[in-house]
Amino acid sequence: MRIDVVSIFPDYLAPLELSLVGKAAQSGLLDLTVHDLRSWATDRHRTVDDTPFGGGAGMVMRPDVWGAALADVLTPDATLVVPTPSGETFTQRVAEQLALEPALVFACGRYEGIDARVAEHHRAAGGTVRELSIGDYVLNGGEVASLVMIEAVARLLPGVIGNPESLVEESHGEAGLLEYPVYTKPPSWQGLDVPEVLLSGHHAKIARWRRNRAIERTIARRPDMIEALDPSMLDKADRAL
Ligand SMILES: Nc1cc(-c2ccc3ccn(Cc4ccccc4)c3c2)n[nH]1
Repeated sequence: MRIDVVSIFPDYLAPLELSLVGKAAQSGLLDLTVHDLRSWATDRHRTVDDTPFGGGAGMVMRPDVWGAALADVLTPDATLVVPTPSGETFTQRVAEQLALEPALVFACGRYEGIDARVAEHHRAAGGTVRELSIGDYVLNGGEVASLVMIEAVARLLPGVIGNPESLVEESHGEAGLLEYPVYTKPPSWQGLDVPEVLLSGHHAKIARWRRNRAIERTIARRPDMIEALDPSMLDKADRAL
């Protein structure tokens, strides 16, 4: 997969050189390039913004500069991803969709956002645009949102995660449940013991215990994720464990 990121703060994307995404880029699983939007600015001051039509506070990013950048960076097979507070919510399902694409171009806005005609122009040319929000809170720009989405997508690419099995049980995975609590050595720490069932080696009991903890957590913390589930689904016998 090819990922391009365009930003006026390219250094904000430096963390992509680290860890999992960095390794994927080095191993050739990911072809990652970060571009400075100001490279396409035409005036002496390399201006990328201007005052909003219709008035209002703040500045808007110019369509001509973005248009020139995307004309160079976008390819016909690329999906344009525009982080925005007014976007469709980015979820694990959306990450799975994006992970199937051959190429992604992230347009990181700043100020009050990017002139709406930039996305409109790409759609009119037959391109795919995903305007995505990473949550109902306001950031100052699209860079952090792009880091979040690139990590969530890159880890789904074949060969990026060492053990693909760890992609199966995690929160927001197919089970539609939050993850169960995890423990490691020592078996007793600060007077707190690891649940006995996890030391039993009884795989069926452990699987049942984990599923019930996942259901409990999901009901308690994310009732919005629960459709058919309710407390009665908890295995009564498990409550005694
Ligand atoms: N989930 C999420 C995404 C963003 C986001 C993404 C890109 C941009 C570009 C400029 N801003 C600042 C801004 C604040 C409020 C209204 C409009 C623009 C951005 C915020 N915030 N929260």
